[in-house]
Parts: sequence; structure tokens; C-alpha cells
Amino acid sequence: MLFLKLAPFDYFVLFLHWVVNLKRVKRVRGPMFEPAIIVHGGCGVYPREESLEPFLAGVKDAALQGHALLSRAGSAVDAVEAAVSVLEDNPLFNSGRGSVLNLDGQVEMDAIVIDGQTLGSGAVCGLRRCANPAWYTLRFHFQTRHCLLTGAGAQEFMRSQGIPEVPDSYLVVPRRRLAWEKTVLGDQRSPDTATASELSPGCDTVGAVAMDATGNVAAATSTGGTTAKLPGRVGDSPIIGAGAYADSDVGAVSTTGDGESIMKVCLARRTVELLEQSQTV
Ligand SMILES: NC(=O)C[C@H](N)C(=O)O
Repeated sequence: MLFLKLAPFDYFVLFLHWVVNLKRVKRVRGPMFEPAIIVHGGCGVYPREESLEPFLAGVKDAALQGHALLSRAGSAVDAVEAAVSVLEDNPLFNSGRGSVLNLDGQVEMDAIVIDGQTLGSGAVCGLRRCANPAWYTLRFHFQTRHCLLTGAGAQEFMRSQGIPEVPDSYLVVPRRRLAWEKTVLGDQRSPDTATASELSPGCDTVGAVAMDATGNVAAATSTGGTTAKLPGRVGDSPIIGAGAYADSDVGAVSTTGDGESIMKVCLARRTVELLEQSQTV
């Protein structure tokens, strides 16, 4: 995903300055690229009995807020975090508030943010009691040199950063509780044999990719995972190159779908590779 809107003369100037100092080019010429953002609300089975409107309004709201930030010269990485945080606050989607429940009836969330300029990332898996895992991953990315955090350390980082804990009652919404009850308690079937719509009765994992005015791209993905997953199960979403990937020379990707399948092929990284070779995905 590359958005180039330059006249031939711009290319010429850009090339000359690139050789000298790309940072100076950006300062002297100001914004060079049209900022853009794409947001997704997951691949889950859409509940047919419900109106599509609130779901569409949710992704639109997220895209608008991310784009507003880009328009004020915000960075791509800040824009994807802002957009994903909006969806995390929206109980219709499987991330933050509205996350699905694991086998024990608890919320464990995975999230990632990747900066295409540096290939640097922040990711967390199995995070509990956090309203905005995307914001958490951005903090983690900027505050440490690590890429991925889990377990007690992940919760401790949250405390050390003063990120407020929210109670499970905030994260768990009735739709997800019902889905969990139906899957785990209802007909006593194992999660492996439950149908797709049972596993995903609302909307799903969320993500965003963006390009800012300097041409840098970023990607973010956030999820509660899959209903009745084993406690401690980690999906594709927080894995670099599986749940997301970004490289400002090529493009940015945020994935959604069956994590166990996505991880097998490092889908996000593979997609960027194909983009690099100008192949269709
Ligand atoms: N629907 C999803 O995108 C779920 C997510 N990829 C996971 O497996 O955790």
C-alpha cells in the first residue's frame, strides 16, 4: 500500500535531497504525501439479525479520528493507535471492551503496533484488565527496547506506567458472555467443534494501517482472540509479521482471521513481500 501523489518535478527534487538528507527534504518542502488510513473491524461472522449500521459507524468513527490526527501532522504510528483505541472502546468489536472470553471466562488480550520507518514494534499478549491495549503497546514501544511482553511482566509494566486497570465487568459485555456460555456451558461441546458463528457472534479483531504526510506507514492490530481459547493461548495478532507488519519502503498490513492459520505463513510479512514484488495478494 503506497500512496504517491507527486508531480514529476517533486520526484526530481525528492531524489536530489534524498541523497543529501531526507530529513531536511521533509522540513524544507513540508508535507509530501496525502495522509491515508484504512481500518478494519475483523473477519468474524456478522450477526444477520442485527443492523450493519452500528458496525459501519464504528469503523468509520475510528478511521475519521485516525485521519484527523494525520491531518494535524500526526505520525502514522500515532494514527493507527488512535484508530484502534476507538474500536477498543466500542463494545461491538472483539478488542478492549467487547473482547471475547477464554475457556475460564476471562479476557486475555493481544495487541501490536509497528512503525514502518524503523521496523520497531511494541506488542503484548495475554494482557488483562487494560482498556486500551493498543495504547499500551505504543507506550511499551517508546519506553523500552523490547518488542513483546507477556505474563506478570506485562501487568507490571502497566502498573509502572500508571496505565489504569479496569475491572473485568468493564471489558466483558453481555454478547460475549452469552457466546461463552453457549460454547462452554451450553451444549457441552468442545470449542473445537463449535460452529464459526458460535465462536464469533459479534464483530471481530480490529486493526488499522496508515500513511502520514512524511510517507511513513504503520500498522496496529488488537484482539481478545477467539472465544473459549485455552488460557494463555496467543494468537497471530501480537506476532511481528503475522498479526501486522509495516515497512515504509513498501506498505503496511494488519491481519484478521484464524490465528493458528495466519501464523503458519507469517501472513502480514508475506503480504508485504508480495507487495514489494508488485504481485497481487
Ligand atoms: N478473528 C481474529 O482475527 C482472531 C485473531 N486473529 C486470533 O486468532 O486471535
